[in-house]
Amino acid sequence: MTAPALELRDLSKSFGLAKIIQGVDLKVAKGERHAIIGPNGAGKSTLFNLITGKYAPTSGGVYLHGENVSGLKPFEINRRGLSRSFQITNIFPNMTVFENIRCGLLWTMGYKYSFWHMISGQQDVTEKAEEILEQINLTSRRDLLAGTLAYAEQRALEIGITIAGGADIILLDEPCAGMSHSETALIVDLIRKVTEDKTLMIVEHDMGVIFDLADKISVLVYGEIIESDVPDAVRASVKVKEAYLGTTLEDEGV
Ligand SMILES: Nc1ncnc2c1ncn2[C@@H]1O[C@H](COP(=O)(O)OP(=O)(O)OP(=O)(O)O)[C@@H](O)[C@H]1O
Repeated sequence: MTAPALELRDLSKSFGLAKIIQGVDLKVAKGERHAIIGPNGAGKSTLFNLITGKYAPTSGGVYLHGENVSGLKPFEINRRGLSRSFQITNIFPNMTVFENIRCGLLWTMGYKYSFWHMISGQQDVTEKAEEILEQINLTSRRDLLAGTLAYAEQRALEIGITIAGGADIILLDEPCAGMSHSETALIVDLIRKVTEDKTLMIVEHDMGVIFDLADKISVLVYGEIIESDVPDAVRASVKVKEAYLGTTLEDEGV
């Protein structure tokens, strides 16, 4: 049987006496789009930081394609095929849109191949960068400084940088935060397109986005997953309704 793309086994994280993540077990199959939802302070960002290696677990493990990556540094986990975006836009504002993507590509290729191979492969890098620009609908913005883009375009660029290295597991942290309805719709289409054939884990407060995009949803409350299922089952779950303290998912517009 194929190992899950991403697996968390009895994962826990404490800060001092505060147990923030408490024994999380989760399997995300290859090609699945998996969302993590939960009230503010539930531990979603902490969970992301454990998966990406920013934090070491207090106990338990993180597995990529069956390989234990717990305790590895973020760049080592990145090279094993996991890439993340951040809640706060994380681009190089004084470089052009094209250069931002190219940097994302070179970062990965520069470590995978020798320097000379990298130089001779420049044409490949340029072509790949153009392809990504097309995917994220920023071809017309190619030579603008990234810092001059509209907010939603900057978020799209960040998604481009996140996928540029060719990672097959993508983590997106609130990619639609601060966006209008129409901008959100565009970004959701974009996410769907760029994560085809990849495994996606997404944290997002916009329930419309989650229920539209996710194959499966896990609900995190006080550091524990109280439900992990397909969207319809999560929508109907009494436990989930209770966790949202009376604000049912219908109230959230789902
Ligand atoms: N480095 C840290 N040291 C101590 N406590 C922390 C640390 N990071 C997070 N916490 C605490 O862990 C809890 C969970 O925080 P986290 O940011 O993971 O929640 P979240 O679900 O992402 O919240 P939000 O939806 O508001 O972004 C909070 O009570 C927070 O104060």
